[in-house]
Amino acid sequence: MTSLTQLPIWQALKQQRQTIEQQSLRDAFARDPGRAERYSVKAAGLMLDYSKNRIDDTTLAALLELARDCELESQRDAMFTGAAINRTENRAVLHTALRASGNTPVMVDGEDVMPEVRATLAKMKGFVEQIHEGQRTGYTGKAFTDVIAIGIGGSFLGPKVATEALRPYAKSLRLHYVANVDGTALSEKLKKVNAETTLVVMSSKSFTTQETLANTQSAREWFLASGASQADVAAHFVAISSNVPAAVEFGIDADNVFPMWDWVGGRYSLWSAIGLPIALAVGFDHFEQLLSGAEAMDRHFREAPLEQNMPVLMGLLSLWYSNFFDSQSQVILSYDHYLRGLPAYIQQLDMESNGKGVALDGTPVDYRTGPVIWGGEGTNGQHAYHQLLHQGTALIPADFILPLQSHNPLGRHHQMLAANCLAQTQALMQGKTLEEAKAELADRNLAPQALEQLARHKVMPGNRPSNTLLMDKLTPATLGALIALYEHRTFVQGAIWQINSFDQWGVELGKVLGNAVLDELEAEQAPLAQDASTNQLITLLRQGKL
Ligand SMILES: O=P(O)(O)OC[C@H]1O[C@H](O)[C@H](O)[C@@H](O)[C@@H]1O
Repeated sequence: MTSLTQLPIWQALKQQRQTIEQQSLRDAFARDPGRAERYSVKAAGLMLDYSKNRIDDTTLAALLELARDCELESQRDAMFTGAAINRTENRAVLHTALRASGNTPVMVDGEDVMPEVRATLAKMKGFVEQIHEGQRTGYTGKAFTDVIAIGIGGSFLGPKVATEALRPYAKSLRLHYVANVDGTALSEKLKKVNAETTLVVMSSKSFTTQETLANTQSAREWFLASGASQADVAAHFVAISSNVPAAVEFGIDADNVFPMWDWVGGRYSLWSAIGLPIALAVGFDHFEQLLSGAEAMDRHFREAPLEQNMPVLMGLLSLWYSNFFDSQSQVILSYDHYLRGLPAYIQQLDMESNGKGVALDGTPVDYRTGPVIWGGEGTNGQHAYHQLLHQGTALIPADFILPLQSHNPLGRHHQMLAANCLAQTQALMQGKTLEEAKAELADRNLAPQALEQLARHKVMPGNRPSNTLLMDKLTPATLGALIALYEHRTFVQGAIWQINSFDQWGVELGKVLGNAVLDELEAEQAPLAQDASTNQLITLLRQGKL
């Protein structure tokens, strides 16, 4: 394929940016009463209002043409049908198979993966029900009260964020997630639980991750130190891994190992057995609803025409700002306390997927790829970083996420939350002109020069784009749809940028160097072989004081 930036449509989009630059969103709304309705789409229980974006019909048509020129549709179909689109690892990318109901086979290397998917779901269901019904107990016969879920990266954030988000559906088990190798993380959780009634779920696709192995090892030592015997480990420790032999060798009972597969990427894995802690937290029925919400979004992504395809539109809009407005970051703002972890989840999903600098053929790209994703919880952020969104020099497109109904309808709280959310999108869009700022100061009796000067500080440029994503209520199904939406948005961008969104080689060097440094830190007298700065820091750590 021609380099992306050489495509005629890419050049046309550059022109388009010049045209859009001359237009204000305020005027666009004033001119066109149908804008909000025309630039809105519904799918899988979600509604996206993308009318507060710097686009017009010509821009949209051009972006969609770019998607077609980049063969987005056939790339999408290749993913769903099990082609090895993760080319650097020669793997299929089939998180969508994990939530596929129905009987359509999904073939990988000539074999239908669906029977294994269904068998694993059935095993999870049986396990979760036995725990909830007290048929499976701790080694002294007491029912489990707590779960320590150990994992990191993709084997951590998805389950943690979903468990937090689905808190209204929680059963009685208390979930405690541990990721960091910092001993404080595990120690603080262990202080809260009793070994007799604690289940440890260890999640590691590779079963080689340093942090997860160390935390599980220490959890096992704590368990044994509490008076349990080696034989009791089987009742309290389960693992999820694509490396079943390594889990067994580590000492997990073979019956307690739940499989996953190399065609599930870590950051796309909450739908697999990696989601076991979610099912333990909220029940298997709710876990199934999470899967079906995601499946509904999959169907939409696969079947809806590109012009009405929510992940496609969101992916294109995000790309529009990255590539044609030189925007370097995007913000995700959850106006729902239960969804406060979502920005971190999307950060991992998107930045590990699209933080790539070479195209599939190995040549360096000459365009911006994945933006910095960050965000937080509304309204909290309004009293902090929103200042920069409104008046800073950077263009930061924002996604506002808001359920129409609260799980906790407390007085006027939800109306206030929602009003703030809507008002932020409005303020970003319309801004405040110098004239308006001056008018506000009119009764202050300021000298003209002082008035002008102060007013300039109050001017807000406006034209700052945002999406608003609504759902009736945050349920397992809408959460599933929302996460799948962002997965596919990430896919759309990676497909257009011609990068591999499914590997993560960039994380490897740090691991290798980390092992070398660890060896030197622990070998107290050995000569140091690192660079001078690192040697100095190692020396200080060996001393343990400055
Ligand atoms: O599940 P694991 O094999 O333990 O991997 C855990 C995580 O660590 C890695 O370094 C990757 O960057 C992540 O993509 C992965 O999810």
